[in-house]
Amino acid sequence: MAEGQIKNRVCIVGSGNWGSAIAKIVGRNAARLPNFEDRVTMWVYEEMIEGKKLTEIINETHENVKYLPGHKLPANVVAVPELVDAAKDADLLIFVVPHQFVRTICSTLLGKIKPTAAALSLIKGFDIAEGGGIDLISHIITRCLKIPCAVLMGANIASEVAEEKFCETTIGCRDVMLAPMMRDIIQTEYFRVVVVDDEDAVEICGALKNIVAVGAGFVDGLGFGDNTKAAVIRLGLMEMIKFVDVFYPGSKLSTFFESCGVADLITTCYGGRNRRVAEAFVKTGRSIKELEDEMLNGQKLQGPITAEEVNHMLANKNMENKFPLFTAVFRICRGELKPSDFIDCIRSHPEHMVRVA
Ligand SMILES: NC(=O)C1=CN([C@@H]2O[C@H](COP(=O)(O)OP(=O)(O)OC[C@H]3O[C@@H](n4cnc5c(N)ncnc54)[C@H](O)[C@@H]3O)[C@@H](O)[C@H]2O)C=CC1
Ligand SMILES: O=C(CO)COP(=O)(O)O
Repeated sequence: MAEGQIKNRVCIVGSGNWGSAIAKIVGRNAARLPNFEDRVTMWVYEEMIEGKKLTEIINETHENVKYLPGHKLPANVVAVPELVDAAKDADLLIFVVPHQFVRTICSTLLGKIKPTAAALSLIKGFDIAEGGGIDLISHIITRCLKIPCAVLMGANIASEVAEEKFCETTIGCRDVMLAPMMRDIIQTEYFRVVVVDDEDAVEICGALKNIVAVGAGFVDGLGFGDNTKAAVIRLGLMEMIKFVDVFYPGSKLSTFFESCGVADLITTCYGGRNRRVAEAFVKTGRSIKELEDEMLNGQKLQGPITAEEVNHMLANKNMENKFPLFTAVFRICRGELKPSDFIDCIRSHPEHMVRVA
């Protein structure tokens, strides 16, 4: 990061629904804070909208008409179609793309960014690692680009954040020098930040809650009520805690009570895209991919692929039966189980036990 009087330059890598909502906040904060350069670059995966480039539309109208229509971005946020042009001078790279695109983006940026840069990942998801495991997205960024990467996860449905409705978020950042700068570029009156040092658990919460949200959509589609959904949320939370306990020992239980944990589970299981598409999947019997394309106008679902990534690891370690909810979501998305089997899964969940000594 730039030190002393030098102003930090920020690049937002991504411009989808959440990328655009966070650009509104980051743009305003960069313009107001003395230690940041006003101009914020935003990498836009170029596409044509009614015969015109999306980058040109954003730079002329200051609105991402496809992914966040109806909200003005600050004029100091500049849309850039070339990834390397957008990122090469940045001191802070804010990664906010659907997680399936991260590896390609990192290989494009390899050797083309400032070696002193730092990253903040807002990406919820995992990737498949060699040897049958999974990789955290922040670890991929750090390994590939050789820069530190903090994470931001929370109960943050993008449209509500863009409307400036109050919410909280969690930054996981172990580096005490970087933490205040990460908080300052993100925090506003309506978007309150808590920074914790439990980086991995924060990120894992953000990824796993999308699997639980798919399960919440299944029970909505099956016509069950709020009590059933609360059971899905609770059992999902227990599997999330167990997952961190088993695969990332040393993480803190308190992290699950931050915005990235219980709060994000609740908001996503009621208001998120994963829930909505999973409900339609049950009601229509059509494929998730078809519904994603039809219902989300280019936005991308993270839950079904995250369920696949997690299952890849669980199956390899012969641990599918220890995480029955995650496993059932994966199998239902693949058509190996019926949506109604999800109820049997939660009915016979191993959490239902006698707890008295
Ligand atoms: N939307 C939301 O409410 C929230 C999303 N997130 C997370 O933020 C991350 C990004 O999500 P969104 O900004 O909502 O994205 P999105 O779901 O709106 O995805 C669309 C974006 O992907 C881009 N894209 C399409 N094909 C591409 C390709 N081949 N290579 C690179 N980019 C491509 C599109 O240009 C567009 O910018 C995800 O991990 C998501 O889970 C986190 C909190 C809230
Ligand atoms: O992560 C989110 C809210 O915090 C958004 O969830 P969806 O991707 O399900 O909309």
